[in-house]
Amino acid sequence: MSDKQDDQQDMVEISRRRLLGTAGAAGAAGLVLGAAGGAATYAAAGEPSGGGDAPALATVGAGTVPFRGAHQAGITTPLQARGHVVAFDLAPGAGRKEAVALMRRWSAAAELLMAGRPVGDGDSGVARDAGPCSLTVTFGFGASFFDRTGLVARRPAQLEPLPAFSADRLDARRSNGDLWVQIGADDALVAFHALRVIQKEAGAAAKVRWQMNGFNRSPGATARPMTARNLMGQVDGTNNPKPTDPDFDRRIFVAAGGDQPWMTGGSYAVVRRIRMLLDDWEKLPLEKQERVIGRRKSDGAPLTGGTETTKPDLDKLGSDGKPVIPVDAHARISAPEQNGGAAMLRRPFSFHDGIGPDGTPDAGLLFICWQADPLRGFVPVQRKLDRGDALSAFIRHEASGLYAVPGGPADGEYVGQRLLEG
Ligand SMILES: C=CC1=C(C)c2cc3[nH]c(cc4nc(cc5[nH]c(cc1n2)c(C)c5CCC(=O)O)C(CCC(=O)O)=C4C)c(C)c3C=C
Ligand SMILES: [Fe+2]
Repeated sequence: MSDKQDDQQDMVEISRRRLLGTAGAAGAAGLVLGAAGGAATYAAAGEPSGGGDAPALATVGAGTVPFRGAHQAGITTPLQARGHVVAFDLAPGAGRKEAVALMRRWSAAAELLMAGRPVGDGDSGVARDAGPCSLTVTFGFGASFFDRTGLVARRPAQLEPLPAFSADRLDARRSNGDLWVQIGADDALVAFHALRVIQKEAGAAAKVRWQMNGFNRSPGATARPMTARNLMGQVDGTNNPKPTDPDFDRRIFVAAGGDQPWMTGGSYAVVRRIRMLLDDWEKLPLEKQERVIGRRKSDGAPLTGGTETTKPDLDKLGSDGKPVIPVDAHARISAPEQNGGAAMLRRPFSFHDGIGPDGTPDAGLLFICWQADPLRGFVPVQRKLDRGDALSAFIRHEASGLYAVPGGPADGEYVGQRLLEG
């Protein structure tokens, strides 16, 4: 290793230990604040590591998320600038033995990658010179995995297929899959490198079924920590459950004592590729756009007034006698109080896959949400949205997946070991 590489490795290690200390004190979940949390991590990781001010790019590079813990990384981790999601199907003839070896290989690779280290002698070097950049690699199992591995008795009831919704326009080839991997990082090369490693490590055991790419705002892009915006220009993520909420863990993570003990500390990910009909949306005057959501576009404040964090007054009537937040406003219909308390942690990436022959962008939201039980999270809310959401005219659900994401690995464990060997 050159002196420069040594110095960089030292910087990464020091920042990593400092960040782990912070995470340990606050609890891993304490790091999540949507985009605002991204900036918090940025600042925490950016403390001078060798004295003096570290350059901005090095601070992004130094952000590290622990691989091991009660929960997998990439759930309560602040939104990252770049994301890849990829589903695999086990190869014909591959079963539980091959799945065990695969999860061992993937876990070992993910731990190295997330620490900013190369994987094996043949590492391509794509991420060389960069730090870990808050890389996370998160693994999940689809319902079909349990058939393929003879583990049907351990398939959680929560993996029952999602109901069909009237507005679904789903492409089966880009939906579901035996295994699902979510990769996020604050650098595109680091994220791509991780995706290549995961694909290569799959070897002959599993083949890519579908793969999607996404992005969010880069850490440090705003003058102060702010909630992210989506490709419609809305502030998106405001009313996410907060790790400081007393019922956060209960809503997002599977509690101990359930009928599938291997899922303790795990969560269920619902993934939807939602195309935005941006040409139609952008023609809509601002005032109408705001009524579709029920919040101001400029700062995300509810139409009933205040700031972004003010609670919407769903009962308030305007001078015309009608609710100020319309009855079909997206934020009204999706609110927990309108859905028997159903809540989820939304942690999306935007996507843009080019411009079609008709000139319309193939762009939208890789909507990823996390919950302890989809029947008390995504399903009731989407049922309600499906019936009367003003946003429906401007979006199209094109692909769907539901995955059981086990808890984080303890020391010496690989992800999913309690399922595969328990
Ligand atoms: C079934 C769940 C949901 C889907 C699908 C969904 C799609 C979707 N949402 C936006 C934009 C916004 N959503 C907002 C709030 C919001 N959305 C959901 C659920 C789904 N959204 C929930 C549970 C909430 C929170 C409701 C509340 O508690 O008030 C907002 C408002 C700001 C915020 O709180 O985040 C926006 C904006 C898009 C563009 C979209 C599909 C492309
Ligand atoms: Fe929403």
